[in-house]
Amino acid sequence: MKLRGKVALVTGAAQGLGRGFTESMLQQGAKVALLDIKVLDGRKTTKELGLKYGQDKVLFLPCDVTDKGQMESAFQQVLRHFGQLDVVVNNAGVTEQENWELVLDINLRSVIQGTYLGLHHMSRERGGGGGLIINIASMAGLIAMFHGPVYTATKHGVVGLSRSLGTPFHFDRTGVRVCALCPTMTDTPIQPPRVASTPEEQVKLDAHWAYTDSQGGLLKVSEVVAGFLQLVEDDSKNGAVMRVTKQKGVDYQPYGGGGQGVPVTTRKTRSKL
Ligand SMILES: NC(=O)c1ccc[n+]([C@@H]2O[C@H](COP(=O)([O-])OP(=O)(O)OC[C@H]3O[C@@H](n4cnc5c(N)ncnc54)[C@H](O)[C@@H]3O)[C@@H](O)[C@H]2O)c1
Ligand SMILES: CCCCC[C@H](O)/C=C/C=C\C=C\C=C\[C@@H](O)[C@@H](O)CCCC(=O)O
Repeated sequence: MKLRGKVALVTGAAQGLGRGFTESMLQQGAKVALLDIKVLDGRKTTKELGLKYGQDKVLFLPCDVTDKGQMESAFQQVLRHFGQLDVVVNNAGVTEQENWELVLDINLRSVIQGTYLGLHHMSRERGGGGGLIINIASMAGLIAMFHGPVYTATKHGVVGLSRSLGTPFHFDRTGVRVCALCPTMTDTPIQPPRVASTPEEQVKLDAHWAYTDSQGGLLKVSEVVAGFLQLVEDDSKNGAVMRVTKQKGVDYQPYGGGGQGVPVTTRKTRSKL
């Protein structure tokens, strides 16, 4: 998909990878709606990006992705404000924590919600123009992150959702590509400190950092963003599961279909992608 003139919606866009994805699409000439639960940070990021790329290119919408009503309202506001929607990036996520139900709600249920809202508003069979949905999973969606069982479960779910909806059965009706992006540990605020306040916490942090260091350390946001843009621009990728790791850079999870997804469609379609 060429991004110039397109409209994207990014959840969790106030910081970290979401901010990186947002800025990369603005650089390519897209307009972007930034959704985040952090209102002050979201407004600050949106102001900064507006000064750099044009106030008319950005829109900040305070939104808790776990709130169905807020998500539905946000999608409708984006369509009212920009007049169209072409790309949805379900990025908002949290790491393992005591409240595992919240991890499940944010990392999986809300991604399913955002994916279905994207299909609802972009699908050709509903009069939309087709489009692209990129769900931000993790390498924890492909292997067992031992120190994050629920996080691992949610990210495996995001991969499965994206692969299922990224098949010709759906694309032939919707014209919407659906892919998953699986980075390994990346240098963003999601990363925990190296020093804990209790011995029990220190054990968990030591495990996390020992594992991270064993995998070559943290990726830069820019390394993940480079993979993201490649996935956006490659219209042949549907149901694809892109990996970004220190060891191998950007590649695709090999499945029966070659890991680069199945053929986008089984019939010729005029694509606006
Ligand atoms: N950083 C990594 O090591 C890494 C690696 C692989 C995948 N990921 C995934 O990338 C995505 C972004 O993570 P990040 O590293 O940029 O983290 P981050 O904490 O820097 O950013 C996450 C953003 O999501 C927002 N958010 C959290 N809960 C929300 C909610 N309920 N509603 C709306 N917004 C909400 C936060 O306010 C924040 O702005 C997550 O899905 C994460 O699981 C991160
Ligand atoms: C505080 C937690 C933040 C979570 C960050 C992230 O989402 C978690 C990632 C979990 C696991 C990462 C695994 C990385 C593996 C690669 O470095 C490499 O080992 C994979 C090789 C894949 C292959 O060759 O098949």
